[in-house]
Amino acid sequence: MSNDSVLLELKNVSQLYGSGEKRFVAVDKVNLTVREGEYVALLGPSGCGKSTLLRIITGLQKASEGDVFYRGQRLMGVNPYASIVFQTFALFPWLTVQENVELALKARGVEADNRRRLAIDLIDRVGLDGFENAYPRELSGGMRQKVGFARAMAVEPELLCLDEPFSALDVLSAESLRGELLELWLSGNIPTRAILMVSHNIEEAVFMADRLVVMDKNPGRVVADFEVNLPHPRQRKSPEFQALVDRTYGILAGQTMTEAEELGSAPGEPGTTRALPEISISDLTGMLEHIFENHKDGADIYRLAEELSIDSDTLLRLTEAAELLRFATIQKGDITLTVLGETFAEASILARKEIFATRIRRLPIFRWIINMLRSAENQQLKWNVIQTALELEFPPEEAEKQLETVVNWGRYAEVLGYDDKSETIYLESTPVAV
Ligand SMILES: Nc1ncnc2c1ncn2[C@@H]1O[C@H](COP(=O)(O)OP(=O)(O)OP(=O)(O)O)[C@@H](O)[C@H]1O
Repeated sequence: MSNDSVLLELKNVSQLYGSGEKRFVAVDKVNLTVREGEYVALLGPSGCGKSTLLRIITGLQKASEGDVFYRGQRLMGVNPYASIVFQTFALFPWLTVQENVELALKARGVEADNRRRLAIDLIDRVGLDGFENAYPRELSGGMRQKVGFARAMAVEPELLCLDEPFSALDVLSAESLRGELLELWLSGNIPTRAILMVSHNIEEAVFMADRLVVMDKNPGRVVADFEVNLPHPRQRKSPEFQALVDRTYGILAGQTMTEAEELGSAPGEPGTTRALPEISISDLTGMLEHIFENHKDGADIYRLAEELSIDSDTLLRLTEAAELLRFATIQKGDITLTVLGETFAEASILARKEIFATRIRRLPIFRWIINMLRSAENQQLKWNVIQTALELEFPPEEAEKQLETVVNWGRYAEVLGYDDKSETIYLESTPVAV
């Protein structure tokens, strides 16, 4: 393909947040090219920097490092060729559907008569004919998101950026809107030359996109970039479709790493501290029991999402936790329980807590917190003291979430305790001094 068809090019784009010791790399040297005619889906776990990249591409944010080119020109400020549809509809409630769409045209300096004509045409094209004078509150979520699409398309963007546009909708509305967007895109009746869609949903990405770019986090980086060579309309149940979904799950869930890599280092020590996946222990035990009872020889991870009725993001966090605790191994999109995992799945509640306690004591972040508490007076510390210490390793919001996860896991295993009133974390077996 010639270079003429390149619309967007990111070269070594990095984003750092915070400052001083709290500085952290959210996006690390990302290279990405989007060409005319491509529908690219950007997938990855929460916090890998997908939204950050979209903001950089649309020019709402300047990258800390690296270059962004659009049609060969370095991007300065807002990207006039791109527009974005957000997860939540972001419509002005006091304006009608038509006025909401016209506003985007007004911002581009289109004069009133033309504005009206173009807005009516766009509203018609997204299937909202007859709702021009309705207010957002009178519309369903799916219809509101259609207005979001009409508004984004009003500026005739060459590059349409979608930030999880279907994830706030109910299942049926999401499915019908996906179909409508695909129809618009494939018909070539819109001036959009390329679509870049952030998604959490692997099936959705394989259903819609021509190319999948998979990211990982800590730091956010691209780990896979491959084409979806399936003709439209795609059949979700076809073996080719499922094989691609499976492969993508395999990449996102990663492969079991060596134990040292897997566990990372303790906060404050050289190396990366591995963030614990945010999961609920009952979801984890539920998944382990399900695999134990139904998939002795290993389970296809993508099938588990369906069987357990959970979304892929939650499932990937659960498989990550199972792997981190050595309850399971993951390979090529399959998860298999280890002997320890099987023992855990079969054990009584008390025995489970003991197994869990032995496992978490091996995790550097627990070793660190236990050592800190041991050397503290009365073996207890205020929540915010520990959080501040964790902020040396994680950004503040993340540090708080990590500490919540550590305390949840620690309480389940009866290794840690938390006193709500005094906001104190303590080593279990040591009652809080009053
Ligand atoms: N303005 C900011 N200041 C500090 N940290 C930020 C800021 N914006 C994002 N981050 C952090 O940067 C990392 C990447 O965030 P981003 O929202 O881009 O990820 P994401 O992949 O879109 O996540 P999600 O799927 O949960 O929306 C996260 O750790 C987040 O906490």
